[in-house]
Amino acid sequence: MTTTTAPATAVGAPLLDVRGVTMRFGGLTAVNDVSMTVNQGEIVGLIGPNGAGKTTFFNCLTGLYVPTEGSVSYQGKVLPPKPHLVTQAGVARTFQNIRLFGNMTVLENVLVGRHTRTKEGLFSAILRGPGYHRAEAASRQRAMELLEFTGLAAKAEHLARNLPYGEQRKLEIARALASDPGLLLLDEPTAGMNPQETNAAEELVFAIRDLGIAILVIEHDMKFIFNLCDRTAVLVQGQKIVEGDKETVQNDERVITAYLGAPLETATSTDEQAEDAT
Ligand SMILES: Nc1ncnc2c1ncn2[C@@H]1O[C@H](COP(=O)(O)OP(=O)(O)OP(=O)(O)O)[C@@H](O)[C@H]1O
Repeated sequence: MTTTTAPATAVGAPLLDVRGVTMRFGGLTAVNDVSMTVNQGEIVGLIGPNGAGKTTFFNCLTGLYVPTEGSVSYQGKVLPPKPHLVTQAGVARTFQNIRLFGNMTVLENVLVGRHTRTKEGLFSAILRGPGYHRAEAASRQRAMELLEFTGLAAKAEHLARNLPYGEQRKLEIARALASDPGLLLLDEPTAGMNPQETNAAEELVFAIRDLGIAILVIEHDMKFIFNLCDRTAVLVQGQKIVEGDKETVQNDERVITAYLGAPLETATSTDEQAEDAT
């Protein structure tokens, strides 16, 4: 398998600033006082064993959960805990379990992701005046550009449910990009992918970063994480135990213990998953 090294990119001002986020469900503290930042131009990883609180943390960032404590700011402003307002502010996400509209076409799925950026209101849509048609044409053009970018343009008119698994994941990313985010949160983007699809996903994440979009990514595939990320934070039982570059994370005793002593590089590699499956 070929590996790709991240090209040097200028890391800019803080985009996402998370301070002391805690999320409790009754007696269970799923996320415990987690702070972190993501800067412009960065790809940041978030790893941790199953149940560590990674998805709950993403849900706190994107308004699906209102954190019990703490604050989440984007570009210096506190994000309102409402998913559509978070998207409007410039933070988009994908989900661990694919959430596409299976009976809609690939293009229509991307157009759905575009709606937070269209200004045409209900009356305009009902009357279907020139403003509506102009806005619709612009949305379709932008959606087609995103399908070109993600390599799905030839399948624009296919039903989403008929795409192979790896392409469905790409379509989720295209739909998230349709809201013109400054920060993209990816929740296990390579889950269930074969090694070729994982390599393609890696290239896509680099290409997104090169568009000027910062990325925070949850992933169990350590090769993927360490190839991609400028920085990686580790959550264990809701707490951030360490954050740093590949060497810092891999050599941290607490991380090794959390992963039951398995060398991180090989803890969950898709290569091995594929070999196991054969
Ligand atoms: N809505 C909820 N109500 C109650 N408990 C929850 C809820 N959501 C998550 N949890 C609990 O919070 C903990 C963290 O779960 P979470 O899904 O965030 O972990 P994760 O690190 O994303 O795990 P995985 O890697 O398996 O996806 C788990 O114990 C989970 O059962």
